[in-house]
Amino acid sequence: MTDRPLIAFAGISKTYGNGTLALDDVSFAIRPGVIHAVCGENGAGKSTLMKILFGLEQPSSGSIQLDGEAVAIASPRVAAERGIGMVHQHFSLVPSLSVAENIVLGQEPRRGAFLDRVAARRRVEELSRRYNLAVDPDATVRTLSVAAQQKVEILKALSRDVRVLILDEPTAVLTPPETEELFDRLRDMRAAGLTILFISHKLREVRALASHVTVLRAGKLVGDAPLAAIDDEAIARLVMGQAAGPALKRGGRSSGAPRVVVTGVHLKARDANDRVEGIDLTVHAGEILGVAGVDGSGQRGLVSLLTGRAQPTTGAITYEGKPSAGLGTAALRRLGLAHLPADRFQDGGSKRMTLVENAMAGAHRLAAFSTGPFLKRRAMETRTEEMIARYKVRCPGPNAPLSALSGGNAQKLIAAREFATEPHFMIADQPTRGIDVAAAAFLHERLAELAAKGGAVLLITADLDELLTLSDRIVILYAGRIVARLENEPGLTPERLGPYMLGLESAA
Ligand SMILES: Nc1ncnc2c1ncn2[C@@H]1O[C@H](COP(=O)(O)OP(=O)(O)OP(=O)(O)O)[C@@H](O)[C@H]1O
Repeated sequence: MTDRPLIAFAGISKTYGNGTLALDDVSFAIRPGVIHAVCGENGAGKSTLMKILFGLEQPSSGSIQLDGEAVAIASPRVAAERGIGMVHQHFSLVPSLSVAENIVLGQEPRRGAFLDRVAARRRVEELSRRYNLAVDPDATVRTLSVAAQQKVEILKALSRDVRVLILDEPTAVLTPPETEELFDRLRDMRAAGLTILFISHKLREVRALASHVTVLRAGKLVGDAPLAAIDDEAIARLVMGQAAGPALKRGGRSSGAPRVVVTGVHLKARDANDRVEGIDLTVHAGEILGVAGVDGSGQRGLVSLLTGRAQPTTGAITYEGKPSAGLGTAALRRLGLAHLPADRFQDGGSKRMTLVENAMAGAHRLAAFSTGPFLKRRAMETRTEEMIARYKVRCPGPNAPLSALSGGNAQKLIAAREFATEPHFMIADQPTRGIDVAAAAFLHERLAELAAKGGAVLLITADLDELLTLSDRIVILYAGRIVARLENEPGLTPERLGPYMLGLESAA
């Protein structure tokens, strides 16, 4: 390891077109051959900084040096030429194409006018071997699990001879064993000489993987230290600007009448990962029922059924005794359903619409916000401003488009909207994925509060700490079936859930 930095950010500031100051005079260095973590709350400026390094955004002032030389990274193409690759939070793969096609897209080996499939496949196999990332080059991306799709994204980035790999919250979509595997691969890459920039909210992961951490808060650099020289509490204080609140007490609520009853439900989905192969479950008033499982074990199908986006092939669902057959999402919402979707941009809100429009979607028919055909615009704005303040949504204002918010802040706004409906039944699907520690704790409190007030909560999460913190009871899905039903007793650990999640044991 040399002391000369590979990358040096010098006085980087970024003001977006709408006036948001996302980065304010940020300077720090990254040494070659290390895993360097960048931490910070939602909206701290992490993604903006990485986009600047990858040529997706231009700094308003300041410069970047690579190997001691100032470089203008005008586009991702320039970044690629300089050996910088990025794995995005939201994947950029084409679902209908094969793994090999996706990886060579844009740099296809050609034979005459055609893609040279043999060469493409060989290239993928060679990369998979070199980095120990096993994928089937001929599989269609649509059929792959999220973890496998991420491998494809990583291989795609690596296929461009990178020296620096940027990973923006790579573990948000992974289960614990998948995270461990990813970490092993990243360690291999570092050992092979790659420099890795790792954005994460999870201090445990930063500690396990990185050797250096940089902390941003509200666009400013507030910490930059080797991990050996700083403890977790100090990092948490830098991230939040204060100490963390008290932890939630787990479970222990007493539940009431059945709110949602799922009986013998099957769903024949096109994607095998979404299939539901016979599920019985009941969510009672006043309880949080946790659903665990490796991604692609039927969770998406179950959520589609419960939210009225799909109808069961066989079996039935009732909401407070009423059969849901034939009812769509809007009708179920009128019965008291709320939904925190895993993909907040696709299912939760519309990126182009303003925060007011997103926050009021579905509520604009309520009397308080309409007088005859006219919407009380001011009342809706005020209501949205209250949500923004209560949920600490970092944004330019209620009339900004949702697209101007960082991922975590968009999720907070959608959550504010869903809790505001005072639901009888809440489906919380990966509710804190990509959300910082303080906001996650806040949403956990809201979910616990909803249950304490008699709401029925179904919590679907890949985060086992979250599952064990919040749930009263837990069911584990594997291949579209429930393979275990457990009380969340104090002795229950993530290790005990693992064998069920992997389909090695069954206790249902
Ligand atoms: N395209 C954009 N236009 C206007 N403002 C933006 C844009 N992208 C981001 N911002 C704003 O810049 C600030 C920094 O956002 P950024 O996405 O860099 O944060 P982050 O630290 O990556 O957050 P998260 O952890 O939630 O992803 C936020 O206040 C955000 O609302």
